[in-house]
Amino acid sequence: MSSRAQQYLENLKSEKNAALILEDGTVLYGTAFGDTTKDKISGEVVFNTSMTGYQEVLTDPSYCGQIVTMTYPLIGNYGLNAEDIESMFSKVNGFIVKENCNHPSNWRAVEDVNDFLKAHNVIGIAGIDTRLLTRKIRVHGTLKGMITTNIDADINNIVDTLNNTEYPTDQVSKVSTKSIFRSPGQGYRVVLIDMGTKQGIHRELIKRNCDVTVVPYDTTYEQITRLQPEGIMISNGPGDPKNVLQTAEMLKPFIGKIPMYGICLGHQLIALSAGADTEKLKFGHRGGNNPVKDLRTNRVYITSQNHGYTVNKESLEGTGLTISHINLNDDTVEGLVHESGLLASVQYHPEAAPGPLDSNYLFDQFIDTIKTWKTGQER
Ligand SMILES: NC(=O)CC[C@H](N)C(=O)O
Repeated sequence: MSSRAQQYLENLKSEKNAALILEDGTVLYGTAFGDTTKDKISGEVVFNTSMTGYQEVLTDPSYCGQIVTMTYPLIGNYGLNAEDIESMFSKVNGFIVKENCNHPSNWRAVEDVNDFLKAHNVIGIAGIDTRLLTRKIRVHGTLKGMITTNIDADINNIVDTLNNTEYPTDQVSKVSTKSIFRSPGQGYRVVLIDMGTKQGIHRELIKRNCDVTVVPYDTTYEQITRLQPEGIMISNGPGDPKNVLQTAEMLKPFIGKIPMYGICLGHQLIALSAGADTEKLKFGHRGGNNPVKDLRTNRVYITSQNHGYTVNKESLEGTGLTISHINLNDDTVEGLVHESGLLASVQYHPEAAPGPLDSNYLFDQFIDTIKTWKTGQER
C-alpha cells in the first residue's frame, strides 16, 4: 500500500469517534456530528431511500423516536432552507449517513445539516456503510440501535440492553399540538386532528381556502362536534397506530356521517375505528418512489411514503371499507374508501412532492366530497 493510502486510512481511523451498535450485535464505527454532547441515544433504526428530501425527513414528526439512515450516499449538499420544513422541530433520535456535506451549495440554503442537528439536539453519525446497514435491516427487519460517542463502552452490555428494551408508546403525545388553533378561511370548515402533522397537509387545506382548526390527538367527540366541522382530516404521525386507540375510538361515531380523510397514521386509525386491524411491516416503506395503483382507474402514481405499519387486508371484511389503492412492490393496502362515500384514506403522503406532484388531486377529492355532502344536507 502506498504511504498516501496508508495515511488516508490512518486519518479515517483516527476520525472514528462514535459507534452505531445494533441489537443483533453489529458494531459500525463512524464520526459523530450535529449535537455531539449526547453520549448515547437509542431507537428503532429505519432506512429512507429518497435521494433528496433529507430536510423533510428530519422535520417529519412521524419519525419521532427513530434513528433514520439515508441510503443515498451524500447528504446535505443543498443544505437546509427556510421553506421546506414539515414541522418546527426535528423529532428523530439520530441520523445516520455515509457522507455528510459540510459545504452546501444552493441559493435557498440557510444552514448545513451539522448546524441544524446541533440546534435541534440530534446526534448524527457519518462514515457508516449505509448499504451494509440497509441490507441488514432488509433481511432482519428494523433493528433497535444505539449511537454512542463512548466507543470504548461495553458492547455486550449495550446489545443486552437493546434486546430488552421495548419501543416507546407515547410518541404521538410528544408531537401533537397541545392546544387548539385556527387558520381562518372563506371555504369549508375542516378539523385537522394533529397526530404529528406535517405542515404540508395544513398547507394543502389552506390552499383550498379551508377554514382549518387544528386539534390535539386526544380531543373528544363532543369538542370536535362543537366546532361544527364540515370535514375531518386525520394526519400522519409516529409509532404503532394501536398506541392511540383512544383516537380511533373517538372517530367511530363520525364514520359515514361526515366527510373524513385519513393520511398515513390517519388512514390506519380510520381502519381501526371501522373494525379492521393493522400490523407491522418487516422494514416499512420510507422513500420517494413507491409505486401505488389506484384500482378504480388503473393509474399508477409515484408516491412519497414513510410508514412501518399497514392495514391487514383480510381484516377489512365486513367493515364497510374497500381497498382503493395498492402498493405495486408488495401488494399492501395503500388506500381505502368507505361504502358511505364520505370516507377515504391513503397510506402514503399526497401532500408531499418527492419530485412528482401526482397525488395532490386527493385533496381536491376530499373537498368535492364535502361539497356533495353539503349539497345533500341542504336539500
Ligand atoms: N407517516 C405516518 O403517519 C406513519 C404512520 C405510522 N407511524 C407507521 O409507521 O406506520
